[in-house]
Amino acid sequence: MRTLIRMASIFSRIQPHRIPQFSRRFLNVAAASLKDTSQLFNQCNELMIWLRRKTGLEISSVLAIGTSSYGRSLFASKPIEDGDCILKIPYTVHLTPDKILPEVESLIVDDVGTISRLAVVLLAEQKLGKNSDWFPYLNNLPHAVNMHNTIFWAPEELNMIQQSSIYHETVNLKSSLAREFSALKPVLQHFPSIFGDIRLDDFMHAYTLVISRAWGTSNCISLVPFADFLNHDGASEAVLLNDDGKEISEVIADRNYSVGEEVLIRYGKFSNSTLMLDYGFTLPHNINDQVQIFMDVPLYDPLYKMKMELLHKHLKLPIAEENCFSSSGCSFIMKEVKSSDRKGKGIPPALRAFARILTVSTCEELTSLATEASQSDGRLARRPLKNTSNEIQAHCILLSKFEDMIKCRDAVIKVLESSNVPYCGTQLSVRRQMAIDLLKGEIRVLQSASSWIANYCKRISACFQNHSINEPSLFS
Ligand SMILES: C[S@@+](CC[C@H](N)C(=O)[O-])C[C@H]1O[C@@H](n2cnc3c(N)ncnc32)[C@H](O)[C@@H]1O
Repeated sequence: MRTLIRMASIFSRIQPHRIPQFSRRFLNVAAASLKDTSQLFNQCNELMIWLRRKTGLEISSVLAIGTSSYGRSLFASKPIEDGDCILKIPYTVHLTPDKILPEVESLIVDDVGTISRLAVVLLAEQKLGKNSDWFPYLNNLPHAVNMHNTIFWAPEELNMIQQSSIYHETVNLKSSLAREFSALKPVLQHFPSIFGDIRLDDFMHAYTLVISRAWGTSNCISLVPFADFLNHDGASEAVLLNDDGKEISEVIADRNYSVGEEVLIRYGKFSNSTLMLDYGFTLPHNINDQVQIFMDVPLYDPLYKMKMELLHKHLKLPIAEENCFSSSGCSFIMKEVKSSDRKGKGIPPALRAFARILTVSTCEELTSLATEASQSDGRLARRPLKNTSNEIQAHCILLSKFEDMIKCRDAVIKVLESSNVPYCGTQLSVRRQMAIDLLKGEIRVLQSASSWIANYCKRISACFQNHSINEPSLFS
């Protein structure tokens, strides 16, 4: 049986769409110098010979390695048709955390995660250089200077994304990697002949190679040589599949490709912030974009204590909504709202509930909402407030919050777009464009939610004026 396996990050299917300008990503050897070109050709050739020797199979008869603006890439070397199996990689060439040497493994503490364990395997193989059995593969992996994951961004580069939750996620990831490295360092130092002198930077590079190119199932993670030269198209239907019976990973084409065209698959339904953090790139118009909204009850609210207690007890934020409640407030993940969606899908119901609680001004109202919650499914303020002007006011709080967030992001984009950054393609210009893509995506999500809320307020106030406030279909 075939199972879908996903890139190490989070996980996901959407309508196929063809990316225009694919000529930009056609096999691009002309742009590289002759020396680079022949070096690349030799490295790729060695990799293909190595794969054939190690597996005894032809991995793919229709794909060739080349480069595009996305780095190493796979291109159609023969015409491919929708439904063709384009590559088959046996499990025997997967690089997995269980390849860690037993003497090293026995010293690693339990709370070091699988990504870091696979990074340790990578570090040991890298130290072996040409003596590593994986050298032809390792030799093709990108250097840290060519990677743009936000953990590599300098503080002034990170300032470009300070508005977004990814800023804190980056800071948190950096500190958790520093912690994992301090737990690992004594172990690595115990085996100088295996690891040499590994520094935090080396570990961060190895970790990033794993997170940006390993595939994971619920209990395993693996680097899949050759397949990991496939770049990402968020709208592709092609994904990596595992056939546990035959012990191979394979990819089935989701459309026709002509010779020379770059073949893309989908890593997952990832927002730009996930792509930046884990993969080091963004998509200019990412249909999976999202924005984090932070809400709190103001300390001067006379009902602060009661509201916080009720929110803690009743808000019941489902894990799937990726919301989180802390002592100071609550954050919500919001996605783009389709203009045709009458229910405002994309705006978390718990966020609207939070805004309703903010507008309540008496203990009696709060108690009545708590009673209503406990008599239904236990969730607080999920239905529109009976008092229409309070319901409108609750949504105006959200509107003004979204407008502020849009303004702040707009201002940063203006500065970024007007600043002089030397040469397109430099590290700074790539990262600046990533920051712009991220902020524009967040603005798109915020604008979609704002127009839905403005429309909702119009509908309920028109309905109120017509004295038909209890019309159930008006409320989502
Ligand atoms: C699994 S690897 C794919 C092979 C990679 N291009 C290489 O040079 O080895 C994932 C990396 O490829 C690049 N990448 C993949 N899809 C991309 C896209 N749509 N736009 C820009 N970069 C992309 C990013 O650097 C990402 O971290």
